[in-house]
Amino acid sequence: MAEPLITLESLRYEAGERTLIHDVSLRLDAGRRTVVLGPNGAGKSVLMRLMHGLIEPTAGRIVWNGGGARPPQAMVFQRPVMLRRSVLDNVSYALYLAGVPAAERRARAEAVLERVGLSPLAHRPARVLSGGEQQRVALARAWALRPRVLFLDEPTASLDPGASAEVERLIRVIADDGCSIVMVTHHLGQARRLADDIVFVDAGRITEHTPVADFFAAPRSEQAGHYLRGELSWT
Ligand SMILES: Nc1ncnc2c1ncn2[C@@H]1O[C@H](COP(=O)(O)OP(=O)(O)OP(=O)(O)O)[C@@H](O)[C@H]1O
Repeated sequence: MAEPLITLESLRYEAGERTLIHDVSLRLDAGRRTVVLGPNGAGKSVLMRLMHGLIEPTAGRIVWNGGGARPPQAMVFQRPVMLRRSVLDNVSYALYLAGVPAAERRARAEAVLERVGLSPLAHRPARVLSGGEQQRVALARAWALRPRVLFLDEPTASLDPGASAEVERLIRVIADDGCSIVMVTHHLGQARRLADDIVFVDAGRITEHTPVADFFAAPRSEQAGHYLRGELSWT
């Protein structure tokens, strides 16, 4: 039996006069890689920020693990924010913020950089790295927190194909370590390669939640069909 990771119950989010998320219900199971697709402005980022707890829903609720505590989690954005410090210090600082004792931080930061192949860059200033390298540092920094779920908001949107492939490889390593993944992307090839399930968002509503092969063979919702055919759903 699949274990529930997160359950959204009639989740609504309003900003001023606008309802950005309309009473959305969804259950994601633990250990899955879920890719969130949908047109620009559909509400994908808002949905991710609600799930990660960065913003509070106007109505409805989020249930973790079928009714337990919010598990350790992290989020990585399109453009990583690097501190003006070395790569190693960037990771160590995240551990400091997470309350990891000083004696453990360095070894844990070094170990995670080793696992993602970034040890040679450990003492370089993070801000001078390429965009792709910085994104890998951002993923390592998130993974160092030992999250049970990692939220990724268009993590390869500003990267070239080679750097994107590296980031995808890393996401797979993190997922294989037992971390659930929830990722927004506009790259359909990437969605096909990485996802177990697709959640499709349109105009603040989830129109379907479908296993990846079924989604690409024949999406269930009209909106997703339009999107896959490259039509704009709002024209
Ligand atoms: N705090 C806010 N206040 C008002 N409107 C907001 C706020 N945050 C987002 N929006 C609006 O909500 C809608 C959904 O935004 P969101 O960033 O979630 O879209 P998205 O699906 O991630 O789009 P994209 O693919 O372009 O990144 C947009 O119209 C956006 O302008």
